[in-house]
Amino acid sequence: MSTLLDINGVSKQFTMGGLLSRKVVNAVESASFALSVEKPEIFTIIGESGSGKTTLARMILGLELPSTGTISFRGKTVSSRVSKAERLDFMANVQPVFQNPFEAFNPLKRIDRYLESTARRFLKLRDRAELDRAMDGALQKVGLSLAEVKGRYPHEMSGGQLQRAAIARALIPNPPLLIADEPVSMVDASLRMSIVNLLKSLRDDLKVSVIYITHDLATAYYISNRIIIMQRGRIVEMGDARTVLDNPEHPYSRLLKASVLSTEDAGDGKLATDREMLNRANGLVGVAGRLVDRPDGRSVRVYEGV
Ligand SMILES: Nc1ncnc2c1ncn2[C@@H]1O[C@H](COP(=O)(O)OP(=O)(O)OP(=O)(O)O)[C@@H](O)[C@H]1O
Repeated sequence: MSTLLDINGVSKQFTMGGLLSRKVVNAVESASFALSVEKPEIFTIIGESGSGKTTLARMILGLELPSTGTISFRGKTVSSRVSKAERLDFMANVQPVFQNPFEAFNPLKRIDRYLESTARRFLKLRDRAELDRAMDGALQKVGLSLAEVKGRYPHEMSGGQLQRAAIARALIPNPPLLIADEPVSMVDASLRMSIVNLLKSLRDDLKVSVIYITHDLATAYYISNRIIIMQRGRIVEMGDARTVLDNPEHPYSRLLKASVLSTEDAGDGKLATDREMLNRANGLVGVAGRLVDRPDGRSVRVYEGV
């Protein structure tokens, strides 16, 4: 099997404040996992607000560099020391889908103009008919068409349609990997499942892998092949999504599941549940522990003497 994406011991620290009030935040601590070329999957990163999901996503997209560790895509390390052409090639292969489609598009720019500039940039197309074909092809993959979108501004579309258009834009260079950071949280509840199902069909029909970042356990359970659960920058549990979510082992994973089940809406990404569970999970934050492999294929962070 060949490796599409390899995350190897990746950490990211942010330093804030001045000399006298310096504070170091360990946004991501020693994360490791890999995605294969042959087996497209939905790989979910889940955790509450501040657990480091977005920082990890930004490092995979090359928007932040790791403080330590390496990220490689098809065997090439993602770093700042690459040529413009290599950078463009990487960007074509690893495309982002952001949380808020209304922010992803400039309100004063027609949607087809966005799609067109992506086709010009990554596919180097210039011919009008070829550009239209590339845009229509990508839009058809998400259940839209160029005829529906042409000439329209972002405010003339629903949030769900606009998120589809954003996904179409990401698909124009035919990337093998999408990084979708909370792609459904700003979309109307009634339309969320259609976007989630779209991600599923991208994997199944187009063989695109998706790193799906969320704090919504229900959609994560529904579409993920594998999952990692992050707590304050650390992976605390990782493995087959059903294995982990049916029977979570780490106290934080249990808390996550219990808290989602106890509230109607996973909504704001904050956990509120049983005090004892909360204390148990939070009590582990200051302890590094180590990830150990279990016979069922998952890895769980364990703590000696706690
Ligand atoms: N540029 C930055 N400078 C300083 N600290 C940062 C920066 N980016 C993130 N952090 C900190 O790193 C930690 C992880 O943040 P991150 O945004 O990755 O979490 P998250 O799980 O994506 O949260 P959310 O669901 O709210 O987006 C937080 O403590 C955050 O305050």
